[in-house]
Amino acid sequence: MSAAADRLNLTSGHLNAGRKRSSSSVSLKAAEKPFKVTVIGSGNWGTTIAKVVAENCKGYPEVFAPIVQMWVFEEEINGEKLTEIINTRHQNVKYLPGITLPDNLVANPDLIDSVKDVDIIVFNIPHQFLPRICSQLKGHVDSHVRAISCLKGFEVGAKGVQLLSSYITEELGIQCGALSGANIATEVAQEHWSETTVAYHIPKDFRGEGKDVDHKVLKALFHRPYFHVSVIEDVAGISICGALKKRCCLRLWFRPKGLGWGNNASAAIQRVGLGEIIRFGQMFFPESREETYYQESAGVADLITTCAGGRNVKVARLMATSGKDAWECEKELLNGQSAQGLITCKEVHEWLETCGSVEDFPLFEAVYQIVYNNYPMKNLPDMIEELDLHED
Ligand SMILES: NC(=O)c1ccc[n+]([C@@H]2O[C@H](COP(=O)([O-])OP(=O)(O)OC[C@H]3O[C@@H](n4cnc5c(N)ncnc54)[C@H](O)[C@@H]3O)[C@@H](O)[C@H]2O)c1
Ligand SMILES: O=P(O)(O)OC[C@H](O)CO
Repeated sequence: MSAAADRLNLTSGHLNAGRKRSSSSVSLKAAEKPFKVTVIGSGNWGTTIAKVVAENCKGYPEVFAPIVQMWVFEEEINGEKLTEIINTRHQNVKYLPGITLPDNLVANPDLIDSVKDVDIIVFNIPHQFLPRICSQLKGHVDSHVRAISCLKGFEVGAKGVQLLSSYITEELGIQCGALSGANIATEVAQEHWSETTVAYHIPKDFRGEGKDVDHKVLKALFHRPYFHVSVIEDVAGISICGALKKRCCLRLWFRPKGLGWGNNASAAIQRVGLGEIIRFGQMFFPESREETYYQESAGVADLITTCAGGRNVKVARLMATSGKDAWECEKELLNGQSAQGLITCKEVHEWLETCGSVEDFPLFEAVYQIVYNNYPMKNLPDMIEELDLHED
């Protein structure tokens, strides 16, 4: 292949150097052996990202193998296996109904088989299932494999609070970045324009352009005309935003409306929440960059969209109006999907307690007390105020 012919132009998007956007096309070297991609997870976001990835793998056969495997936690829907439905009717009728999936996306119920000979794994499951998935994958994933985590959450355990990408790296010995943004799955699935942020560090054992995953390959894998991707280095920054925005402040954010309060109250809670997210990053992940919170889709933009229309907000609204507990509301509204804010809220509280830092995060703490100890929602302003006074 000639030097000119073995490079592809990605004209629809722009790689970022820091935040400097380039309007010129990006030249991508054809892969020596097209990268084989597997998506682990087939929920609302898992299926959406699998659609995006499968479209691009079909579109760039010089870079990616055309067939994309999607590992599916098998279940029966009206007597039919979900994998069979996806592979024959090309729809995930339970988690992403009404969206036609590309025919090169193959649902596979066998986790180990789905990662056979794979080069890139895209993790996309509710974070509470990650430890079990990783323990099953151990010994079945070669160290040359690269990964991207689309999960939003933390792993909190004996080692403290850990980014999920770091957890994957530690458990499986593979380099892992993250994808996070203002991305309500159904909007992306319907191809309504959205932005996202991918963060990835090129590892020391990088094998070279055309042989290994770099920022251009990731841009080609995730960028669509309706899904614009910015690729940066700050894995910690985008992961912290994704984990904390909905978990700890978003759920409350809608509550003011449930209580009959207005936009001013909602804005106040978002403002305090963003401050606490940044403080959390500075305290526990000093490598994260403050500008990521303001400038990237994964930062304040995700906070805004999640507060406006995410699943955690829907659960919060029902809690506020019905008086039912969070888990009842999740079950009633989400048909098997997960409002992970409930879990992260507790995990973060326990971590802050261990560190003696609860009082530095009055809003996070107020959310925890409301969800887990039935503190009245209407006391929120005072709870924040009281804790602020404590600080003084
Ligand atoms: N849905 C969104 O709009 C959205 C957008 C951006 C990021 N995210 C993040 O993406 C990640 C995945 O979310 P999602 O929306 O795809 O999932 P989801 O909330 O739709 O969860 C359902 C998924 O969990 C699976 N599941 C159930 N029990 C399981 C088990 N025991 N083991 C393994 N899997 C099991 C189901 O099969 C299904 O695939 C989460 O971290 C979420 O925060 C979601
Ligand atoms: O529906 P939620 O609350 O899980 O949020 C969805 C996404 O994270 C929005 O970016």
